[in-house]
Amino acid sequence: MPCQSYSSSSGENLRPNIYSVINPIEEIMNGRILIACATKYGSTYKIAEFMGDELKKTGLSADVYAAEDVNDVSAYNLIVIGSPVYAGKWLPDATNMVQRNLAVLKGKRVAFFTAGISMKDDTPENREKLKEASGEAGREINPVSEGFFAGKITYRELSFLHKIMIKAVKAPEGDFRDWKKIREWTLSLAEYL
Ligand SMILES: Cc1cc2nc3c(=O)[nH]c(=O)nc-3n(C[C@H](O)[C@H](O)[C@H](O)COP(=O)(O)O)c2cc1C
Repeated sequence: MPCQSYSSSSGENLRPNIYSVINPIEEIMNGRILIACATKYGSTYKIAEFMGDELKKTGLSADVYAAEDVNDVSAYNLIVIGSPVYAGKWLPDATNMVQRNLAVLKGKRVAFFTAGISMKDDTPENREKLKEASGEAGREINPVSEGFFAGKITYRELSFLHKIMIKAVKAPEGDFRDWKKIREWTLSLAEYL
């Protein structure tokens, strides 16, 4: 977990200054947001980083971590968990993060987001399929909000096996991430703080 320290450029410790007093008050008033994200090729993690930046622009406190590194969510008021979908399922890094933190997550507000190439066509059917992708995690948590976003596929980046799988289902190549849609959903999360 990140730790803010207050020291001068010369390295000496400073007494708590006005920033160190205001910052915790802001966090209590605004709430702290954690974005925990799984990824295989990085495109969903980029979505998580974008969300963190957008929230910070509005003055909120947002930390972005790889889902596999998240072991303690107790300090956060809202936890956003994201994963791309692979063969209809969230990545294990995301579902394992939920299981590992389940007891605490159940007492928190939690939002999910899922990225998949199928969301290139934003239809109720495609949303429903991605909604199923979180599996047991989704059934255990009952998220306050769920975002479904189109993802990105670059054939030359894929592993040999993934290339075969993707070509077999004729999935389109390209970057279909819709940053406007992602921003809108991200900013809507403020109402859950
Ligand atoms: C092997 C493989 C299987 C995939 N399966 C699905 C799927 O079932 N549904 C879907 O909508 N997208 C699927 N995708 C697309 C990914 O979800 C999409 O490319 C995502 O943006 C990848 O995220 P990442 O870069 O964070 O790993 C699949 C991609 C690969 C390579």
